[in-house]
Amino acid sequence: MEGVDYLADERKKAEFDVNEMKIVWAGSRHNFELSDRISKLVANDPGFSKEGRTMLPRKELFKNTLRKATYAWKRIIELRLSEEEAAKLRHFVDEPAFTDLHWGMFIPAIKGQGTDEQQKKWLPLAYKMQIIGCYAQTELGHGSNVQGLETTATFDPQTDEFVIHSPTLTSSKWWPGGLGKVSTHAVVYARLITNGKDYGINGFIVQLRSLEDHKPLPGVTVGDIGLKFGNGAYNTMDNGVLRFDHVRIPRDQMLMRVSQVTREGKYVQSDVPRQLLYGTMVYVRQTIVSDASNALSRAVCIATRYSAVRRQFGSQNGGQEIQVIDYKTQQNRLFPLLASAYAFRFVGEWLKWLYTDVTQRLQANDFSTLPEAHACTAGLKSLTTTATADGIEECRKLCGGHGYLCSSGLPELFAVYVPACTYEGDNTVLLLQVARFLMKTVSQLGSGKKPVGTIAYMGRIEHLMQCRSDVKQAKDWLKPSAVVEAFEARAARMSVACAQNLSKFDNPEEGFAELAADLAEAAVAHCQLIVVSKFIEKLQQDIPGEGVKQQLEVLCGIYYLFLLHKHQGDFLGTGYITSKQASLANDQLRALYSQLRPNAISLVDAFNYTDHFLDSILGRYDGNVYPKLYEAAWKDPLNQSDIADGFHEYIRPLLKQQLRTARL
Ligand SMILES: CCCCC/C=C\C/C=C\C/C=C\C/C=C\CCCC(=O)SCCNC(=O)CCNC(=O)[C@H](O)C(C)(C)COP(=O)(O)OP(=O)(O)OC[C@H]1O[C@@H](n2cnc3c(N)ncnc32)[C@H](O)[C@@H]1OP(=O)(O)O
Ligand SMILES: Cc1cc2nc3c(=O)[nH]c(=O)nc-3n(C[C@H](O)[C@H](O)[C@H](O)COP(=O)(O)OP(=O)(O)OC[C@H]3O[C@@H](n4cnc5c(N)ncnc54)[C@H](O)[C@@H]3O)c2cc1C
Repeated sequence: MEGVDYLADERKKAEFDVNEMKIVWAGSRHNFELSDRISKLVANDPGFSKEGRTMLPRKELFKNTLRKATYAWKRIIELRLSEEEAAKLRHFVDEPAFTDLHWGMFIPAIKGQGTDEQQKKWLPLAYKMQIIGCYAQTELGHGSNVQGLETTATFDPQTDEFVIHSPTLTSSKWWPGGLGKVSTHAVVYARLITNGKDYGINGFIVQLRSLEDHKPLPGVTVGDIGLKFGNGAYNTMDNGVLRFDHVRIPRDQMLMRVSQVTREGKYVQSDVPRQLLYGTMVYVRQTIVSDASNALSRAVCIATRYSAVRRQFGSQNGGQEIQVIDYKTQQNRLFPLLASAYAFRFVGEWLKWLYTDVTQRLQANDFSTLPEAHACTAGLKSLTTTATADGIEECRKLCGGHGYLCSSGLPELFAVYVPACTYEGDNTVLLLQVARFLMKTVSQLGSGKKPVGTIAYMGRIEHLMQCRSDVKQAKDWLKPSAVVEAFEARAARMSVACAQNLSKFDNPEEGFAELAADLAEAAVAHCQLIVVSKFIEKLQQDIPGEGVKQQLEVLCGIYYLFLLHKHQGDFLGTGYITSKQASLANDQLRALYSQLRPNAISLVDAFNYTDHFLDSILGRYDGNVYPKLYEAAWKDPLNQSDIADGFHEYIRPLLKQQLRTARL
């Protein structure tokens, strides 16, 4: 690190071992060493420079992304990186690209829905990138309603082929990343029709472009859908449009793990549930939850460092002004986001475990935990991406005016991140899936079926419906049992209230539609309970390192007490706490802010981000903000000359005219 460290005093205040916290954040010593090594490798390679990225026009921006993505691949081969190292390298290159969908969805779709034979044929080609694939599900007319997709795949027994066709304008595939300009192949979701009968949605591997000259194959119309939100940002991705005019593919390119079509055209359903067709979405939702803490921690790191550098008001006797991080209002906006970043980290780790467990069970034909896995991935994807997108925007505001500059890194981070609230399932639609799961669970209470896993608390419904908080003083809110019971009682009571209201409707679907807003709130309460519980469970583990566990306890307290404060209405309305107890929670929250304050900078240092990855002048490790902001301004193309292009054409005549007017 060159020069003076303007945050050195802040770093000296830390009351815990930052290096040990880095390992907790990374998940293990192995993960830490891997991330540390690969992030530095990327940061020190000029081929991955981010310089001037937000200033490039779309075509150049896109070409630059292609260069970076292929350069990354070259380095992966040269350095003989493992799959794990390669994924880290792509992460730290930090530029959305077709490779995300190739590795993140195309390959997982073939792995999850292809037969052994299909995997053997397609995966080696995909692993070597001899074919490049995307995930073509969403259409112009339907995204959320997967069963409403219109593309058809009609079996032709004469030729043993499927005919893929886009019968309407709204059936055009619309949005798939990597489709517009790069992919040679796609997993296309289409309605399977054989012997005149529609068997619903299935996946098909379809070649789109020639492997010789990259031209679209006959019957394929494909292109980019146009500029998206933000400068630079997600415009590095070629989200695409795709239409088929009776394109023929061999029968064995239907992904046949879930169901098959025989040579004679007979549809055969395996004994695996149809929902496995949605398996790639479950997988990606889980990775999105893990990724939320990356994006949020990045924004929080920038806002925290800058809040310690920035001073406003309060100078006494000519001394320095107050660091804005010392304002309680700043802490009340910033520290819960710092705590959320840690909370999402741990819930992401847990969800990864859950996903691995479900996958192993599925392989052994045990499908019993699939509904819970769907509810958890859907709900936590919704909760964490909503909080992260809102959190990044809050971090931008926490940086005042300078947060609005692209050189703060925050506008681009927000623009790249915010579609996570929509892709892989609109966040409201996903909450309603959780609500369905909750209503089903409530309706089965008393049937003898014991709720397990994240829904086990419903098994104690009688107690949870009538218990009251026994908090008497502020510090009682630090007792894990008091907190867990509060979140359980709130979630259970909100679900039961919805179920009671639903039972007043003759038609349950009508009731569900009418009560959707309440149901979504009940789902949020359930998902927040999961995050809080997993944070508390994490703290029950043995965590080495001086002061590390204590800091995590402070963060955990801030996370749940902030939620309790924000959703006070739920906790009071369901009658679990009194207004006095709510006020005690708030007192405890303020006390925790004070405990966190001296550790704030070190807690964001524990993310171990390089300046290259953060790409933010406000978030620089050394805090040397002002000279670097000043320097960066002069690099703007507008400052290449004193006289702007267009001056002579437009401004000069205007000034002349004003002179003449003034003379009149
Ligand atoms: C740059 C940052 C990257 C960060 C990420 C990092 C790494 C990620 C790696 C790779 C990703 C790369 C880049 C990421 C960028 C962009 C990728 C975006 C890709 C996409 O954007 S790709 C399209 C995704 N598009 C959707 O996301 C559509 C949402 N829409 C649906 O998902 C369904 O359409 C639904 C569920 C709304 C309704 O569906 P429906 O009408 O058919 O079902 P219904 O409600 O009737 O439910 C019938 C029974 O199925 C059960 N059920 C439903 N879903 C299930 C599931 N998944 N698993 C197990 N069970 C499931 C129910 O629980 C019920 O069960 P029961 O009968 O027991 O009640
Ligand atoms: C950047 C980006 C990348 C993407 N990448 C891919 C990709 O690679 N492959 C792919 O196939 N797709 C991709 N998508 C598409 C994405 O998955 C869909 O946009 C997403 O699933 C939402 O569907 P929709 O656009 O149809 O939204 P809609 O469902 O039309 O949502 C519009 C509004 O209606 C509401 N709504 C819809 N249904 C209900 C309901 N039942 N109850 C209550 N409210 C409802 C929603 O909450 C929302 O407010 C991508 C999208 C984006 C933005």
